[in-house]
Amino acid sequence: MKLIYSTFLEAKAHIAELLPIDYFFAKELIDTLSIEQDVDLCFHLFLALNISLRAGHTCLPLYEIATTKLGYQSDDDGNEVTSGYNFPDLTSLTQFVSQLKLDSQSLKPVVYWKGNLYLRRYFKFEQDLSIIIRDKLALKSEIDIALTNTILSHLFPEHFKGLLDKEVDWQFVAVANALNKQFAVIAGGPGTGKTYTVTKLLAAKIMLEENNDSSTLTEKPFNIALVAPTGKAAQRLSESIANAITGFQSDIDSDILQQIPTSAQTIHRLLGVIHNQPHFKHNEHNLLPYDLVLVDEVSMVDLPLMLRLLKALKPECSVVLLGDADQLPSVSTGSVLADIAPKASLTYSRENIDYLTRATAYLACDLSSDTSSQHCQPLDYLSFLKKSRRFDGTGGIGLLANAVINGNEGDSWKLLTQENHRELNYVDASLIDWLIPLVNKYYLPLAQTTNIEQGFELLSKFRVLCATKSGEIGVEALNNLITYYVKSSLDKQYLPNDFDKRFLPTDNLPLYHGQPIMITENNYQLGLYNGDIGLVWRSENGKLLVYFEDTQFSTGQGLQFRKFIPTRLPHYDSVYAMTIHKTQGSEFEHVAMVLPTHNPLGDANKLLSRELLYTAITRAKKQLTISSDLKTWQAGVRKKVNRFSGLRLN
Ligand SMILES: Nc1ncnc2c1ncn2[C@@H]1O[C@H](COP(=O)(O)OP(=O)(O)OP(=O)(O)O)[C@@H](O)[C@H]1O
Repeated sequence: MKLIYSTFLEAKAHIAELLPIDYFFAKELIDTLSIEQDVDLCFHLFLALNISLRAGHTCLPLYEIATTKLGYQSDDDGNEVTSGYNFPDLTSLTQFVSQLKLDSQSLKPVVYWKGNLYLRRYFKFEQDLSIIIRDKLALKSEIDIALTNTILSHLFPEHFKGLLDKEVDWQFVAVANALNKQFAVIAGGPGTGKTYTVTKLLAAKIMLEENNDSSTLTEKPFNIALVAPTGKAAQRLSESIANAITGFQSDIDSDILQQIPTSAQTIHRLLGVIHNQPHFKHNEHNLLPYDLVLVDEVSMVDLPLMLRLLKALKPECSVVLLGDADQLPSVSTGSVLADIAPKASLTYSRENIDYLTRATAYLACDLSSDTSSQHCQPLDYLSFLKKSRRFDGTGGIGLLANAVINGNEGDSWKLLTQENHRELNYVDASLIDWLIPLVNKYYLPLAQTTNIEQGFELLSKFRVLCATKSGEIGVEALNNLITYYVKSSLDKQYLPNDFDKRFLPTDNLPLYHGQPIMITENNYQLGLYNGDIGLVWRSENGKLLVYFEDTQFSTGQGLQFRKFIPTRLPHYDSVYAMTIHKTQGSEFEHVAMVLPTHNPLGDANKLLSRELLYTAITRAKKQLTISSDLKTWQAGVRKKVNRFSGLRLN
């Protein structure tokens, strides 16, 4: 077998953005599969497959590459930089791949299935996950409608007193819909009441269980676990559930509310990380003891982790997933939430509609009003919440988020730059001119308080968000700039108005009281993980320590902290600015999003997408400041993240 390229460098000269891993992966597969014919086509197919996996897709659909030029690149004047490789049309590609006999039974390292090319490992992840979910969906317990009505009337009394709004209350429907299922997804944008709704669902499940004879006999408590993909998201889930419980105290029996846990943990912690091992303590051979597991911020959960979690649960354990499918998909492989909660598909089976009409007393026509999607397969486990309880529909943040996620370049730009929405602030000035006043307002006071609880409260008020880590408008540069400015201000050193220390490393600057830092690598011994945020704080004996909120023990007992000597910490950086990816699962009162200047070939610009902008916009609760030029904004809103996957549950 002879390859078209004899070295990686030769391949790279033809295929833009090729990495050594793509080249050696494809070469290895050609050898393993003993490909003798059409070696060039096969080699480029495997290159494309690895490039696709690197981008977070779980597979490579052949229709995506048919008649395209893999790795072609031209410069600004249209001159060819790399010639690329021409893939044939779909029919020829399909014929070629079919004769390789890569079917799922063949045990070859590559699988061809329903038009998609997979690495066997990812094919298996998708298949195993869909089998577990389908098994849960098939476990339908015969539900007692009279009991369901009693429970729902307790939780939603207004709907049973003839005060029914004309409009369907989708929170009510979501609770009813998840109540008779072992697997449910409640999807919705920020502030649509997902946590509020799921707290009622947990109460309903507990009430249902208490009325179940067999459980009363054994008096076994209904064991619920609350999890989220990151420590911050787990902390927010704990707080939101605790708030919801407080709000329900006059409506729901206290013995029911007491059974709802208020302390969430990360999925990793639930599964039990084993130091230096890729496996978790809990798996299919050592199942977790829960009756219900609630997972929040599911858009951030990658395919392998979701599978590991579901594999570690008892077959009869209920799973409820919450999330916003419009947000960025996981940083790793897959887009589980977007795959199983496609917006276009809100239709229910006749059987489910029948159940819902009996459970809620709504009319079937109200529950299946989404006639535009009649051609879609029903997804009974799915509920969508659309009405934002946080943004009233007239506030700038909600309007902008909607315009962006719907791809309205013009409307969103107009909203931002021309209409005077009190929550939105478009800045056209130089970075220093608009950023430093915000640093003075939000970050300097951090160094002026001595109360650590107040310190963390101040820190949650504001964050600068960037698209990338590196570059002129990247996290590293802005963190350096702000760190130098804050340190100089605290030391009362004069800085000229046009100072710009963006590219000076801050490693040599001593730490100072009130400096926020983020851990950038996992340290299992210390229990500190990539993304954990701490505050450098002067302790009572005058020494600088770094404080982290203890999310495990904070709820209900006031904030608790873990303290570390700075020299013991794993690698960390300042965290005045963060990438948008890293802020998923967090919210701030005021967010300043700084986008890079327009450059179609720049790394930062390539990362931009409407999901990235939407995620950044929806991190802001009250105020949003945006610095961007028109072309960058338009390019971002135009581009939609499309993760290829074969995960379908209908
Ligand atoms: N039906 C309702 N009636 C009154 N208040 C509600 C209702 N639904 C939600 N809320 C309130 O709206 C706010 C947002 O709700 P919640 O936190 O449940 O939304 P969410 O979708 O989980 O938000 P996010 O995930 O973006 O934090 C909360 O203060 C909650 O108490």
